[in-house]
Amino acid sequence: MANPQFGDYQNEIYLNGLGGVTPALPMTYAELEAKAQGALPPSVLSYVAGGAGDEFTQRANVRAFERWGLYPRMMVGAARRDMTVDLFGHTLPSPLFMAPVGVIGLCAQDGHGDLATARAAARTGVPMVASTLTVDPLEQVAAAYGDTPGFFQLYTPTDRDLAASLVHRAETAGFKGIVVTLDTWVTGWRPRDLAAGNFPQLRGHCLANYFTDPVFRARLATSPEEDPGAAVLEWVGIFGNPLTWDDLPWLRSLTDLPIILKGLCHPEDVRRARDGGIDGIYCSNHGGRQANGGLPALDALPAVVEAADGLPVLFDSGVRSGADVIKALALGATAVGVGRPYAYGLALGGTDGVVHVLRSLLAEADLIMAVDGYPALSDLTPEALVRL
Ligand SMILES: Cc1cc2nc3c(=O)[nH]c(=O)nc-3n(C[C@H](O)[C@H](O)[C@H](O)COP(=O)(O)O)c2cc1C
Ligand SMILES: O=C(O)C(=O)c1ccccc1
Repeated sequence: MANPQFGDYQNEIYLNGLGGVTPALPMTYAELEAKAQGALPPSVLSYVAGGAGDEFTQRANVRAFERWGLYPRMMVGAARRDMTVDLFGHTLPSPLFMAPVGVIGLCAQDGHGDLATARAAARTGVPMVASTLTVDPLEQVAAAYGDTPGFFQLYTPTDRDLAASLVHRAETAGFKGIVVTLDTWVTGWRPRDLAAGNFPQLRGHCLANYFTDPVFRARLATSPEEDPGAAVLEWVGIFGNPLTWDDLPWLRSLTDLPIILKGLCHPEDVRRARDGGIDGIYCSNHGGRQANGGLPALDALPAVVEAADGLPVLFDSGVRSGADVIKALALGATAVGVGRPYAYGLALGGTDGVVHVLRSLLAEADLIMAVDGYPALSDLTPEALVRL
């Protein structure tokens, strides 16, 4: 069909139903999450599903969306909707993206979930932000993106040469931007993982980008293949760099690709990033995994957008439905990310599972734009929302 709309996924599902075929994967987030609990090994599940402290912030991220309602508008001519968005010079079919999920590699049944997710990005046009912590090296992830632009998330190591090497490799592999995550130079207090005494990276998982890196390898007396334990210990020593604003000029000097700072929730931090020549702001509290501080990321979004003063603002934390995507857009996000939802889709159905989750989110968002009368993303403004 020419000019397909994301809502067409609904027709497809009902038509299949006429032929006696119902969706292989859950249609609600609650069921997706519950079924994934049965599919994932307990050690991976606790890492993915868990958060910081008693997970108040994680729940608050989700609940924050329930405090906003969208005004329905009638007779505006919403028969066709346009969800295309320009991001760092790329025209994307929708403002949805996949947030970096470090252990996504382990969520697939074949243990290569980064590649399976990259294939879902290729099939849907929904960009994937690849974590530094992948099972397969970033070059292989980038090669699976097809025509969909991909972004590389950098955990800045304390070794500056290693940071430069990772960024250089990402540029060469064809990534279109570098997302620098600022809120995870130290791991938050995570009771579920603590109870199981389990942290996947310490068991050598998802460290391929380090183990294949010439700068990292040069730091080791023996190769990671010969002595993986020593390589993991070396990783522990260099993983987290407690960056300060004084490091911003150095970060900026690493690449001409767009740099996006992830984990900004305070408007003053946004202004500093902007003044330092950063290209994009990523408002997130890491899905409530890092600090149990209470502030839902959505509640930080409006002031972040104001301080960003026209810079693109990416948002994630707590997005579970197409309605949530619409609300974050109305509060000023340029693009909206999901984390756990696609990890659960992957766990249940591989690439097809991720595609199903993304298409469902987009179909619901598109149909809300149709039913509530907001045919263009530019129609989604704070005035479209009521605080409940
Ligand atoms: C299992 C897991 C691993 C994550 N790993 C990373 C990571 O490597 N880098 C990063 O910047 N964020 C990471 N995040 C945070 C996500 O990018 C995102 O901020 C968060 O998942 C959004 O919240 P949501 O899960 O409620 O959608 C991870 C999240 C999860 C659930
Ligand atoms: O688990 C995470 O959310 C995450 O991003 C991470 C990555 C490496 C070390 C600690 C946490």
